[in-house]
Amino acid sequence: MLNVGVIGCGGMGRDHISRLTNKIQGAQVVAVCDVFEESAKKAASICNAKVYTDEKLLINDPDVDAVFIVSPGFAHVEALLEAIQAGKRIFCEKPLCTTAEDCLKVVQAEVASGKHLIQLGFMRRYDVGYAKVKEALLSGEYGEPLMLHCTHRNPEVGTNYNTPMAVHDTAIHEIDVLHWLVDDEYESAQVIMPRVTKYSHSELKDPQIMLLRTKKGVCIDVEVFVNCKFGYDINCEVVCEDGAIKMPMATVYPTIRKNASVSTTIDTDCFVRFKDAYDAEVQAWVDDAAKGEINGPNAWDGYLAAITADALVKAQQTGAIEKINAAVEKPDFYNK
Ligand SMILES: NC(=O)C1=CN([C@@H]2O[C@H](COP(=O)(O)OP(=O)(O)OC[C@H]3O[C@@H](n4cnc5c(N)ncnc54)[C@H](O)[C@@H]3O)[C@@H](O)[C@H]2O)C=CC1
Ligand SMILES: O=C1[C@@H](O)[C@H](O)[C@@H](O)[C@H](O)[C@H]1O
Repeated sequence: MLNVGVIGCGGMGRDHISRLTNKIQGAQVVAVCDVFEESAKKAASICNAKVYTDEKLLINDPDVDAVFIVSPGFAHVEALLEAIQAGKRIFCEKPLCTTAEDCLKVVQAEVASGKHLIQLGFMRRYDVGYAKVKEALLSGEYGEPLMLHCTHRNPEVGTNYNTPMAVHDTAIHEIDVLHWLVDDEYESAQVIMPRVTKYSHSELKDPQIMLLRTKKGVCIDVEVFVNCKFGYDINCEVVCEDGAIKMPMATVYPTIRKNASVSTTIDTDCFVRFKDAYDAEVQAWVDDAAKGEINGPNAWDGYLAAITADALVKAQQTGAIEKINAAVEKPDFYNK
């Protein structure tokens, strides 16, 4: 049994605690931590675990075999470095860190430890819809991918959500999954700012159109619209030389005809849209731990996503096409 300590007991933290407690085989939550004791106590009631308000104490608790980091992105770097030093296995929610510089520190610390410790919560790689698109691309039947048209729409976000978060909190999912899908690397990034919705505020430009070009010349557009109001709407279409592949939804809803209209359901949040993907990524992490392996998205994937995110955040300010370059070569450690 893998004894897990969870850091961060907000919406996603509680979702993962319920999953680890009620669905996942081979793991149990033995400790939870939140800077707000009340939040930690509320989460502990789901799983009957020890309560901490200091993440360092949880990480170094000898009863904790593995650390699950679900604090906000800006807080990940400290927890990651502490957990690597303690030699604990780690599942870290996206983003690895909010800057490429911090991601590199984490990569270098993991390499120096000599052990693969980190799996990153890029759960879209485990989603049935993206998997079907990848399968179609790998079949070779449709030729090479040329263009991708994607949307990442959320019904609404909190008032503390700002313009850069559209990249490192939201589009970070597309940044990871799309280059994985077409098996390519990013070369440049640009952001176009349309008219701002009346539902936004002074610190958030919403919506945004993010443009990415890969090294092989694939052009990708991602509409990020986090106050779209109508639902949680994730779409992806890959246009290839001999056909176009549109991602199916994980849940198929019926089409209803009533009162002279036709309608179908759209999910309203990621917890429903990606629930099977979250279950699959966490079960894989637990199964790999039993074999002493890490096979999911790793810290290097987190670093690659972060250099792309940094270029997009710069492009939000400059409006120019920004180059994407890694500061270091991929360490051999991540080829194993
Ligand atoms: N994969 C996915 O689709 C999703 C991933 N996430 C990720 O999960 C993480 C958490 O997101 P939410 O739960 O939505 O945020 P949240 O703000 O609801 O919760 C974060 C919690 O962490 C606590 N916290 C902050 N710093 C801490 C520290 N140093 N030690 C212990 N607790 C600390 C806060 O008090 C809060 O209770 C983020 O990295 C976010 O990007 C969130 C939603 C979906
Ligand atoms: O990761 C997530 C949130 O943190 C983020 O805020 C949302 O925009 C994403 O849709 C969701 O998947």
